[in-house]
Amino acid sequence: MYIVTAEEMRQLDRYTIDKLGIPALTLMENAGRAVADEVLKLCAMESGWSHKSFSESHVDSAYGTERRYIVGQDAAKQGYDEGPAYGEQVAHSGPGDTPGHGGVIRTEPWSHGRHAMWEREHWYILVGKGNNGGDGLVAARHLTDAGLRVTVVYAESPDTLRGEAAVQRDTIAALHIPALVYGRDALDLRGASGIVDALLGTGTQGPPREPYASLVREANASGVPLVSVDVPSGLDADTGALYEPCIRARVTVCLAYLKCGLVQYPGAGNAGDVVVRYIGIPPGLAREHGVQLRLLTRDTLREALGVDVSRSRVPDGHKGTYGHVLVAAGSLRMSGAGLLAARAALRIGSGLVTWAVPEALLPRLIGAAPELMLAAAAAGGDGEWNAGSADVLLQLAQARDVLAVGPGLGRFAGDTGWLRRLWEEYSGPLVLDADALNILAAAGPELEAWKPRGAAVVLTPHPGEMARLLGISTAEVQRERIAHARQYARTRGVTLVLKGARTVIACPDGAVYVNTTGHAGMATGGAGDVLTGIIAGLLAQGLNASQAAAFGVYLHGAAGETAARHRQHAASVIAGDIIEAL
Ligand SMILES: NC(=O)C1=CN([C@@H]2O[C@H](COP(=O)(O)OP(=O)(O)OC[C@H]3O[C@@H](n4cnc5c(N)ncnc54)[C@H](O)[C@@H]3O)[C@@H](O)[C@H]2O)[C@H](O)CC1
Ligand SMILES: [K+]
Repeated sequence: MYIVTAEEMRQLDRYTIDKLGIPALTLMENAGRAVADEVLKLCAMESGWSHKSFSESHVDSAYGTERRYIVGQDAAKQGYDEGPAYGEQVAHSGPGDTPGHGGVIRTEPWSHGRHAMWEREHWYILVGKGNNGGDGLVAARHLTDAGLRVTVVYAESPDTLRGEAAVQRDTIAALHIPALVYGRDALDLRGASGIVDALLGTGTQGPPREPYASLVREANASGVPLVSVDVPSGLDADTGALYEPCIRARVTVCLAYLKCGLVQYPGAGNAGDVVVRYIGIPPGLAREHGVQLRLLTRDTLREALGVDVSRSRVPDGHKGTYGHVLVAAGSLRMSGAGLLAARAALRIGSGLVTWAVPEALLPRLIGAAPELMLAAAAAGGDGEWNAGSADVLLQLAQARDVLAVGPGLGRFAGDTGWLRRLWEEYSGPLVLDADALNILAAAGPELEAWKPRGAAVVLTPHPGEMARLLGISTAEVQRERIAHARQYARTRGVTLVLKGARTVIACPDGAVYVNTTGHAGMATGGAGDVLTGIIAGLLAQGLNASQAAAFGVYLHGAAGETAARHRQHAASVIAGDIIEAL
């Protein structure tokens, strides 16, 4: 599923209208109809009438606090059941239930007049003066037709509406759908059953100005469910930053393609459940226009990245078939970090894993994980890494398929030159995490002189490490995670995994993926070390860097979800649980 910026959406919109000849009014009609549809689903769910058509396609929520469903063009493949449960099955057209004799006649809310259930609902539709407002007016019409009580609230004088939105305004008037103007007429949103937020969409520039700001505050204070059209009003659709104020939606009905701001925090937190609805813009258009940002789903893994998500193994495979990982990680006080990375590399299916540690630690680690091979790498008695270990590591690495460096490594004299040798002299794929990233950051401009690598590099920074790599603050990284990750991966020719809620995977060719698996319970010591081991293990099994990074992040999050179910609470998940759940 593609994710677009406001500008990309405008281009695709314009192309659809100007080049494909699909009228803007048609798109607006489909958009408003989709919004009305989702409002009815929400009403049905809130009243407990039927859950059948409201199955959550993406994740189940047993493990945590976040309930979300993201559906769209690949919804059917994700098992989303778009049944007619909030309509009615009225009759059989054939003689009884006998198979092969006629079929069932089903209706939807719009085809059988007013339904008692909907008449109890009173929804307010908050309408801005742009096309987002136009979508809201179409929804107002369809909800009226379905039998709901609807009141349109114009943020500004209806005379300010233009183009297709003005057409909708006139239709609303012709149908005598009740409408009032904010600031002119009395309004109390607290009595509503729900509110549609069609104030500001992708045309938003900066924080909501008056009267929009006051309306947003009143809607948030009303305590009733809010359904946002396209994006919550007050959200930066490109970055996910929240302006003051910003709508806190229960559901966001996102039109045509996912918007960047809905998949990154803090925006994702205000969007509620996000439903992506088709409005007539061809799904393939984003790819044809060079959009390179996607949501990381099983379909994306299979179709965009060519990953065998079943992780099938050849029947006559042997341990050599599945690769040999060398993990250089762990020191006296942080040996656990190395153990977690090495065990994760095994659990993800590597044929063999060798864990290289400072020599003094080795006797104490014998038997810690009998499946691992141990190697002494840094001579000297203190259990710390030293620059002299590069020769031994390079020798060990020669016979291994991938080298993962960093978890629990610590810093030591000469570490920049040490990492540079691994970077330049090891010819296989390299995964750098934790202190290895801090060494890179400390190298600064000197990095430019390092020989370009023939084989892949995967970097897995958390936002603090990313900030050090870029020489900016963590807050700045978080404000534009996608842009920073993409820029770094492109200019440095590496695959970059920017960790944190909704991890971003950026590839050297500009492709970027946003993960949705995982939960806040995975913010626990060692979880990152596990990810390093997973990605290294997948590289050893022959996946390329983009595949290993994306699939690794996806599986890591999914395993975290499984672990939370086993523990019965997300907060109790520890890193070792994630390994066991793989
Ligand atoms: N995806 C599609 O192809 C379709 C999208 N539709 C909907 O159209 C909006 C985008 O519409 P647009 O008219 O470009 O912008 P907005 O409705 O978001 O409103 C902009 C409107 O508001 C003023 N404004 C901008 N920023 C502010 C602010 N901070 N405070 C107050 N006022 C502001 C600005 O001057 C404009 O007049 C998209 O989101 C979809 O909902 C189509 O309907 C169907 C096709
Ligand atoms: K909106």
